[in-house]
Amino acid sequence: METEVRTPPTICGMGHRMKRKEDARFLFGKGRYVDDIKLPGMLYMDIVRSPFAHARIKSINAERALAMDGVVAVITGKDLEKYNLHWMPTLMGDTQMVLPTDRVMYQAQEVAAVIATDRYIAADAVEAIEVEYEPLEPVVDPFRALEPDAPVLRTDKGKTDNHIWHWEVGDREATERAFQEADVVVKQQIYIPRIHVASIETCGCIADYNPAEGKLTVYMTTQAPHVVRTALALVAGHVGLSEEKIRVISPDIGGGFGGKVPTYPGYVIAIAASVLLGKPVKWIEDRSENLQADSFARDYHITAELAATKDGKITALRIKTLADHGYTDAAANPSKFPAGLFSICTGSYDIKHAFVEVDAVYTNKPPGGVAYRCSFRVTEAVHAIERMVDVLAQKLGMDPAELRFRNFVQPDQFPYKSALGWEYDSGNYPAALRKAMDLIGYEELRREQAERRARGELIGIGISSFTEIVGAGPSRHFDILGIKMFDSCELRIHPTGKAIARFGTKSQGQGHETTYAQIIAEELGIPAAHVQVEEGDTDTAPYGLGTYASRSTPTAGAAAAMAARKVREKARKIAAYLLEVSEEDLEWEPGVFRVKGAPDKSVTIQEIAFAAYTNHPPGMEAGLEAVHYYDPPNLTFPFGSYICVVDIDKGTGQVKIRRFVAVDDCGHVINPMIVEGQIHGGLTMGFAPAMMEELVYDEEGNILTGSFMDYLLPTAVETPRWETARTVTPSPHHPLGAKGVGESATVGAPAAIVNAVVDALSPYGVTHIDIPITPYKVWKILHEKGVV
Ligand code: PCD
Ligand SMILES: [Cu+]
Repeated sequence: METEVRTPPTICGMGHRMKRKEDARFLFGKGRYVDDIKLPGMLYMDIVRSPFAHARIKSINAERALAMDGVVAVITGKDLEKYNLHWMPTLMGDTQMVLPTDRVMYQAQEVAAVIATDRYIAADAVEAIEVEYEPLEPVVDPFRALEPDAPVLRTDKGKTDNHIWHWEVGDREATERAFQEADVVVKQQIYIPRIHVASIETCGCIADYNPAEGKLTVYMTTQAPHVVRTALALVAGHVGLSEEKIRVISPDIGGGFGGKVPTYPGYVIAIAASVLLGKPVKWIEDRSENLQADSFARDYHITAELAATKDGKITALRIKTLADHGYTDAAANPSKFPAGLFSICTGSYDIKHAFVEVDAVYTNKPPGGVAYRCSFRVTEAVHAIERMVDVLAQKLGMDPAELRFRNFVQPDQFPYKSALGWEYDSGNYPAALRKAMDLIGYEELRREQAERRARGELIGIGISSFTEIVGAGPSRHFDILGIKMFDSCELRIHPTGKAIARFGTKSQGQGHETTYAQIIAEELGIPAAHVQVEEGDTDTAPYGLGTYASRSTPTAGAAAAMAARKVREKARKIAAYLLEVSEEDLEWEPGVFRVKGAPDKSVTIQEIAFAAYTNHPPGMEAGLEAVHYYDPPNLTFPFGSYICVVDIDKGTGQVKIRRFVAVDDCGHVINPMIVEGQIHGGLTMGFAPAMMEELVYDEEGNILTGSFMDYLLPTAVETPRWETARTVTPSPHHPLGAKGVGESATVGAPAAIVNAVVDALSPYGVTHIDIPITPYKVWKILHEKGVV
């Protein structure tokens, strides 16, 4: 099944490969990012950061800095303390320092801020500030953090240990029993390392407080502008910042990937500085600050077990995880889900019994737990289950594809209720895997592998058949700081039949200006080229929760369709009036109402729009517009099957990805070209942590990968050529049958790569390798296992 294309290219509704409207601006260098904005009298901020992972601050001496020409102010925790702004709440109900008054908790933590007339002066003044520290014993290893004699980090909260929370889901006893009765049990430790999103644009803001109006405008790199406005009003209401006086503008954003969901201390300091000084203050992170201090992702230490019958029917899953959260729980999750949606870990398989528990601990590392292209711990879940299925296949001596087919949730089981409580909306897992196998020539590859193995060559084939869970709400389960997770569209049709649509989401490169216009074109027949899309200004956009967790299509995209349908209903009334027939006598085709049986009697949507302002039916309100707040009845569950083929160089341990086939299913597709782009980008962001990315700390808590010299990112040179394909299984509850897709590939790819590498090395007794799979790691294994 393919997405049906119902509109001609002149209208460009769903299914058209429309070029992105926003790209003209980007390609001409006319994008408007926060750092492009310069306001009159603007001051610049730079930040003093801690060299220690754990230390007491004995003194801060800013005298030399303050004496420098152009330095306007130095702000410390003690200054903020006067206004009770030295701490701020995190999304998970923990507390985070804006600036410390007493102790620093990780290397590169903010210690003080300089405000100056020039960015360079600010940087020089940072060097001139003398901070005296008394180093304290750091807690770096999360397992060490739980030992009884480990230093307690959050004494400020009255804590007596470093344990943050315990979370569990599933039936512990039934799972236990299934394990006791199992023919086969496999167990594996899996570490999913700390990584960082590394968007092209770092974080930053301009805080512009206007003392005359008492109004604060913040230009900010945020994925969720409305939430920031409300949160600011809640934490700074006591200093006069009430919500109608706050305007958050998220201009063009150079990549978000989850890293621009949290509120970083730098934003709050810049806002405080602007309010205190009555001038605009700009703060833009540099690359090292972004890498060293911004929210991390992953860092899950997983112990996973599968129970199965000897013919390969999986009967139970058990997972125990230790989550390293850094010094505060600043994860970006919906409030009720401390471990995000990790409980999607039964994956694409019909597993009757499952039990999962996660414990979170404090360490002397930066906080975070953001959803690096993953809707809240789904990558961790997928990696665990997709690795475990291969571990089991290896133990049973069974082909991993065969084992998957035997355990897939079957197409007729949807809506499928998982053992851990989710209701999967739709899926056809066997079809996606079969398609991927056909595309790559699976059976032939296995034959080739056997021959080459006989010659001692290392070739591996890895599969990942993942299920994603994206599109939060529904609001009965999902909220952020108590704000329900719906999303919105406000649609206004102008007299000449053109439109403006505003949304509560915020594109960071995804192409919303194009795809939302296509949705409205699909529903109203107004050409997508005539629909202007706006997001990211809280003074004009309807309230929404923002863009992350691949939620824009499932929520705001649905809202666009619903708002357009409301407009169409009013348009129908106007059409009936204009054609002097009753509404029931009208037929709709995109852009035109026709009289049934008299097809030459018709009015176009443009004529109707004009009439709405010039000749509307007596008794009807003028105008043609609608607002819709869409609260999805369920999440959407996109899925896919990826197959990766690798060749390993025995001499160097270098893994070469020979082929990678990705079959994705996100239901109906709005713009196939954008979806392909999303998959290509997503695969590359799955390849990156699988092969290169990792934030590494030494035992003192010093970051060893604090620059791109050590924190490796793939360039076009290392990135394999992706082969993509699609199946289409519509979501039954989404008005367009669409599911989110932005994160699928990042979630699904790493396991396919690791499974391929392990497959290549399995004849030598290798059952698992933790990511990133560096040449050195492989080289060491080759030597340890006596392969070379
Ligand atoms: N079916 C379908 C689906 C979808 N689509 C398309 O595609 C895109 C995407 O979507 P989605 O899935 O809904 O999502 P969104 O919400 O919009 O977005 C978000 C995502 O997105 C992705 N992608 C991207 N891209 C770019 N360029 N940039 C960026 O930044 C980014 N990021 C990433 C991430 S990470 Mo998170 O935040 O971690 O949570 S989440 C995420 C858009 O445009 C849309 O419209 C279509 O067409 N169809
Ligand atoms: Cu950032």
